[in-house]
Amino acid sequence: MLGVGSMGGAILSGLRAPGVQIPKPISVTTKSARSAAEFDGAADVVALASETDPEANRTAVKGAGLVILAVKPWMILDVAREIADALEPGVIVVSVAAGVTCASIEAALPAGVAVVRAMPNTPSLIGRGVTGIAGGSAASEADIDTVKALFETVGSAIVVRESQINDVAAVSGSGPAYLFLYVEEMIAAAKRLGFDEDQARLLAEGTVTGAAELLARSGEDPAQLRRNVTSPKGTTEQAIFVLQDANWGELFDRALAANVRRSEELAAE
Ligand SMILES: NC(=O)C1=CN([C@@H]2O[C@H](COP(=O)(O)OP(=O)(O)OC[C@H]3O[C@@H](n4cnc5c(N)ncnc54)[C@H](OP(=O)(O)O)[C@@H]3O)[C@@H](O)[C@H]2O)C=CC1
Ligand SMILES: O=C(O)[C@@H]1CCC=N1
Repeated sequence: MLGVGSMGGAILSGLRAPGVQIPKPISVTTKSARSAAEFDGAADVVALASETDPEANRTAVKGAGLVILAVKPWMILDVAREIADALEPGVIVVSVAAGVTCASIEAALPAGVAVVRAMPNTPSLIGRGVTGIAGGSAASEADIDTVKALFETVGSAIVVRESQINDVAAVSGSGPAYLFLYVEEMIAAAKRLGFDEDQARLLAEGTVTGAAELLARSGEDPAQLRRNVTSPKGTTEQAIFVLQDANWGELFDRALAANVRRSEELAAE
């Protein structure tokens, strides 16, 4: 895996979990020696830093049947060009970068290399990721199945058309940030009601994690779970009226559209 920051690191942690069957050690690269040093002493990871070892990325892909590119979108093509002639025959190159298309990655690699885009999210860290997967022109069904199976080791995965990957990014790739923002705002509002920081965090975080777990475990429709809390003529109903007044549907449409627009800009940068 080339790049093990927030996203690559989350995937890597999921892949290192006990019981996950993939070939070890996993070769990873970072930019800085400091980031690579975080893996010092790990038996299942070999980490190289590109700033101290200019061959790091090329060394990491030697012998690899699958390479995950998890650097920032604006670096993906440079890294792809850098590793192009060090890739093994039959390798699958997976990019998790927002925006950057399979076609542009294919153009940076030798002809015929299978490129697959994956749009994961950070709960992959705890085996609860959600990933959308789309193959490029040289990726076979078997290649896509291989990538899907890999991401299923760290959560759930669906195969989509590449034209839908930016939408996946807008919904689930970035989705954890929307929920964390909600928790931040709920904590701030609880503090304005007079709770101290610890109390506000316990109330807001406990509610969100408990409600998320209830949603996951009950298998109930979220609207039904909401109705279960919302007694007719009760207190929740009053808060829901205020929230619905803010037109969340339109707000989400605008937020997701802005997200997709940024993916399209990244593709062009
Ligand atoms: N964060 C998220 O929730 C999601 C991110 N993505 C995508 O994942 C990709 C990575 O994003 P994110 O993890 O947030 O970014 P980070 O900045 O957290 O991580 C980037 C990683 O790339 C490393 N790096 C930088 N330059 C090089 C290089 N030349 N060679 C090898 N490694 C290098 C960095 O090393 P160092 O630590 O030394 O700087 C770091 O490990 C992006 O393309 C993004 O679009 C997709 C879905 C969700
Ligand atoms: O913010 C970003 O660009 C990345 C892509 C999806 C989530 N994080």
